[in-house]
Amino acid sequence: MLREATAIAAAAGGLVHADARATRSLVCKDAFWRLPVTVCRITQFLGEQVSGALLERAIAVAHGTLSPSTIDDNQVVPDFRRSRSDGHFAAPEVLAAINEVRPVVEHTLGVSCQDAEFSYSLNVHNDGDFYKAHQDAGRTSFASRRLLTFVYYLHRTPRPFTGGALRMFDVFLPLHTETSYSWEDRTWQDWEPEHDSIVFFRPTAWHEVRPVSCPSKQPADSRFAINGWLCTPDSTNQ
Ligand SMILES: O=C(O)CCC(=O)C(=O)O
Ligand SMILES: [Fe+2]
Repeated sequence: MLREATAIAAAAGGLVHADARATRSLVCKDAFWRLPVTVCRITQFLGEQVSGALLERAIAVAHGTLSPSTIDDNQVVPDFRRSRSDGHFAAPEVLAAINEVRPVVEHTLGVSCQDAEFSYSLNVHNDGDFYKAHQDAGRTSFASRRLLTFVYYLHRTPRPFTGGALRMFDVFLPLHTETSYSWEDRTWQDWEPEHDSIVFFRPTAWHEVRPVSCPSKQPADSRFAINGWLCTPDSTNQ
């Protein structure tokens, strides 16, 4: 369960159940707590010239060999994630700009990334590609080192694809612990993958990439994202 969710459950649940002991709870059994997840989004992040040059580099890479994107322990699971990636793409200008805004982003999201290290790749979505709902933090030892997620978007203008929104799911919790619920009951907010914009969020947040429709199917017309994390240093390397 999400860390935020647990905290909210403790606060909300505590209130409701304390009340319920004294009198009968007035809060309906089917009441749900829905809390939008904080996303820090910056548009026109690097400016026309720098983002344009970066896009040209990304397009050149997309014309070459990219690997199928993986999940967790480097598995390719095309029903869950369909896109292609380059783990060696260098984007020092993005990292330097992120470092400039880091203090305010960390403050806004309530995380501390002192001594954290960057880990990132270039991810390319073309026609029919998607990434189903997931958290970035979690199951593998590497994923559990992630403190902050960032995604920087690039595409040609006018945008040569439709879809591909970043869908951020609200924290979603029944106020009564015994209430059952299903994934379909969740609500969300969609964020456009606008050229030269960047988003930051906590790796515990549930999110997905909506399916992309790119009629030309040309590599240059893809949805490009430089996607990565600030991670706690790997203690096994020291
Ligand atoms: O491209 C995006 O908008 C998000 C990608 C993502 O969630 C990931 O690579 O973990
Ligand atoms: Fe993700």
